[in-house]
Amino acid sequence: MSSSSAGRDGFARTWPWWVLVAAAALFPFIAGSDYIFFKAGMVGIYILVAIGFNLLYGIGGQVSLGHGAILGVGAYVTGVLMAKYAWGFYPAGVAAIVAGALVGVILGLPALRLSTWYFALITLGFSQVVVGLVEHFKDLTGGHGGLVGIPILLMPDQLYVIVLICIVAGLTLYRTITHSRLGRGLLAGKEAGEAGAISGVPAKGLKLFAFALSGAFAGAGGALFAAEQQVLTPPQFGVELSIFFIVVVVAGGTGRWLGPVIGSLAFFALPELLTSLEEWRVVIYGAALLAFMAFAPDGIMGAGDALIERIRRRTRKPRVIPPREPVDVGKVALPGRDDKELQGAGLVVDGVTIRFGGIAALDGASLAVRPGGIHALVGPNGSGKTTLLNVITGIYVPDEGRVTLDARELTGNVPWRIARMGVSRTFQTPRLLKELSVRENILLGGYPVEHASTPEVIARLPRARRDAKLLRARADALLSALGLPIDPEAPAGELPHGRQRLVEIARALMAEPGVLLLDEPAAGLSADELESLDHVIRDLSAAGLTVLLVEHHIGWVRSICDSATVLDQGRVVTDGTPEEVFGHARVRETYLGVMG
Ligand SMILES: Nc1ncnc2c1ncn2[C@@H]1O[C@H](COP(=O)(O)OP(=O)(O)OP(=O)(O)O)[C@@H](O)[C@H]1O
Repeated sequence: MSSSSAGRDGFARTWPWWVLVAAAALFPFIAGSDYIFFKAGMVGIYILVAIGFNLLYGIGGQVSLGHGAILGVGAYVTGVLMAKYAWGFYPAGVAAIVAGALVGVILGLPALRLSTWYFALITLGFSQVVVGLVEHFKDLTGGHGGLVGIPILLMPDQLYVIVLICIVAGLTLYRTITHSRLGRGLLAGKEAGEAGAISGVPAKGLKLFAFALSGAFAGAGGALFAAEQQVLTPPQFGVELSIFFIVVVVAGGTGRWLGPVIGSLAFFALPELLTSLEEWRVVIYGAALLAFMAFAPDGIMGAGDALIERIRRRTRKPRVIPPREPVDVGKVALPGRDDKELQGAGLVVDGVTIRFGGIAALDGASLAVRPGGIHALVGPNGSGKTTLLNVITGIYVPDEGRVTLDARELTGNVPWRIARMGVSRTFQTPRLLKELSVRENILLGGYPVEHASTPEVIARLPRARRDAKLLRARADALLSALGLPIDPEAPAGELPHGRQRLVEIARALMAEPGVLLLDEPAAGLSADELESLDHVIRDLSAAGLTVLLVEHHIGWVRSICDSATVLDQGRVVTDGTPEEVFGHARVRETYLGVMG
């Protein structure tokens, strides 16, 4: 969703595109001929499938070369049911949608294990399999000769209206998803490395959901295709069609709400206008794909929006956000916490060893952080500090040793489960979804505490809307509590580095964690940002949050921590109170000069 943030995709900014799309949608009614309705219906069907594909590719980052084949599955399911079993169009359409979703999930299973491009190859193979199956079961499908006898139940203008309704429903669904935890979670998996997992996002389940949904879109497109064409042959659903969906999504603007509509209109209009180019279609697609990826990665909409933005910037005054009075962040972040919870066992790392290629990055490392304590983890570069955070959060599985939080074993769980067990963290380099707004980035951290189920979110039922409202208020309150002038609507990537760090902390606090792991939070902060950070950590600790702090800024960390551990080459050199640790002869001699 390079830009599905409310700001960029909102009506206020995209209205010129909507005018264009509305004019295109109305054109067949003005022209009034069956031929135009038929052609426009076909464009609409491709738009519908491309909207689903945009969800999978633009938001989820999955490259599928099998969507043309899923459309084929939907078309054949509808065609066979109508021609051979005398089903009506609507029940056959529902069957096609279900079949598309199922095939989508089956197609998606290898994506859970394979890298993007290996997976793309598998989907290519899938296209061939579908064609092979259609030819094999020729009694049912008509094989190479084609499936005929699909009854004409709807006239081109009626079908066109149905297609338009489906597109509006598809765009609404796309919008709902991208502005919910589902869209944020999908995008995090695509763009922010482990940030989604450590925010409690179950990436695999979400990927399958995206495959199912985009498969359902393709199935629906297939049903409409069968009703429009009435004759189905395998070559209609070859790889060329799948490539078409990639091209139109990239050309329109990957991850943009209207991207597939604009891209499909452009690519359908072009060969229609220049009929002599018809046989060059594949070449045109390939060249266009390369050209867009190289020179206009945000597609036609991205280029148009950039132009509009340049004009706007000349006239617009920047939004000024006044600095806020800092408030007690602990009260905002952990409103329900009381002293009883401070009686837990805190965070315990016990004898953790992990080797990479035979070299131990951690060698029997242990530490304990009391509940509500601020513990510093220091040591020279490469001593294993970040590796230890990765072990605690489940990104790495240790060869030996275990980690517990309040006596509950964390080791052996996957990162998103560990996040849900109360572990939150930030990264050495902030991992934010740069084109999403600051608010949406913070909301990502609220993923585990939303109560509404996926169907409730999709249907925007009251519980989902209530959740969204509460979390939005919490995100704004957390941002405000940081005391810095940060605009919640601003794209996170436009913030200075130091502020991105604080936004990441706000994200980490959304789910009311039990322990917060901070990886070099003071690096690159200005004096006022460091002051904010200092007050944030002290407030959180006072409210009962356990904090583990990896830091090179020894002067500051010494003043804020109440216990510390020094690591060197994966081993603990010493631990204890700050006075003991930073007064330790070896630490003073060997490290303070380096680190201080
Ligand atoms: N995935 C990995 N594969 C191979 N080696 C790794 C991996 N992760 C960490 N290491 C190695 O483990 C050692 C410890 O690295 P780590 O990043 O934990 O150090 P650090 O103390 O956090 O350093 P810095 O202060 O520079 O961030 C390094 O030698 C690093 O190269």
